[in-house]
Amino acid sequence: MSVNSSVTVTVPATTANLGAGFDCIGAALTLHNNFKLTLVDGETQIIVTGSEAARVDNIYKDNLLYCAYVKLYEHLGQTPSPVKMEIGLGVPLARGLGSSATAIVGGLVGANILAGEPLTQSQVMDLAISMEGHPDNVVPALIGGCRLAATGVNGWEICDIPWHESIVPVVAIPDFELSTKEARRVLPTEVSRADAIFNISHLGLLLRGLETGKTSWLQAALQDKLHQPYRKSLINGYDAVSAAAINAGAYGMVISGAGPTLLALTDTSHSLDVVAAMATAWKEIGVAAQVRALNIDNDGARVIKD
Ligand SMILES: Nc1ncnc2c1ncn2[C@@H]1O[C@H](COP(=O)(O)OP(=O)(O)O)[C@@H](O)[C@H]1O
Ligand SMILES: N[C@@H](CCOP(=O)(O)O)C(=O)O
Repeated sequence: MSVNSSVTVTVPATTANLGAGFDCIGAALTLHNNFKLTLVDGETQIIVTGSEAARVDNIYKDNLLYCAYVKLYEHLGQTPSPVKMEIGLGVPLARGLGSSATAIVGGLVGANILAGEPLTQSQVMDLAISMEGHPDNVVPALIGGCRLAATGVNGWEICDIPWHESIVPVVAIPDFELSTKEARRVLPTEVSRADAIFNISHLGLLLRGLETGKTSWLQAALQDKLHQPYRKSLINGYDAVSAAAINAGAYGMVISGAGPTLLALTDTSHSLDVVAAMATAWKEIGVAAQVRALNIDNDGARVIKD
């Protein structure tokens, strides 16, 4: 495409793991980043807007959106053109809501469109998974909904996980950051057979709980032994916020992605109480947090017409 060609892609935040589904399940949420890519004649430049704009790399070679843009052209064996990248931030950074996945997916999808759509969505997905290193954020960010990813016979198998309409995801986003890299460093490299069995059974329960909305299944399902026991000490107030959410009527609470955002699942009749209780619990120990009831984004990354 020629100079001045442009594309705007909006990409949803994601909540990965959902407790027992470490590194394999995630859901897209109604919170978005917008990325406008315009081919230019001169220098590549990055312009970021939004309340956390100062925290995004504006040296373009370090910026994840630009790295994803370059990755797609390298995959095609082509040299990327200089590009103006305008980033409108709606997803808080390094909070466990998949901000890095939005940049990877935004850069790949935008570049694929500017290159004339040589890659299928499934090829873009493979590139995104290889850049992120795990599939649970980039897959729902790209195609929307709640998705489980597993290695198949020929590449990834992606499974859509039905999400009962009565289940509301509530995210409590604290004002401190936790990088995914740091939160992965605290995890053990080996786990016991008992912990593996615990997670297999609870993930099964979670999938059926999400599909049916059955209270007792969801209450039991939101437990995990593979990552949360090691990460909760990195999140000041984890136990207090969890107790408050459950007392207010949530089925349970988990760490969103690698944290520090905490995710409660509740039903429509309790969602306002759960939002208020999680906000109060964090406030009482001096942590400022934004708490919001969201919906599942079923569309994933999409191109916005100018
Ligand atoms: N919109 C964006 N544009 C460019 N880079 C981004 C953007 N959002 C996030 N990133 C990069 O991803 C990092 C956060 O990634 P990570 O630690 O995995 O947390 P998260 O849970 O938000 O994905 C940021 O520090 C930044 O380097
Ligand atoms: N499965 C990953 C998910 C990381 O999600 P993020 O939103 O924190 O980047 C993990 O738990 O490490």
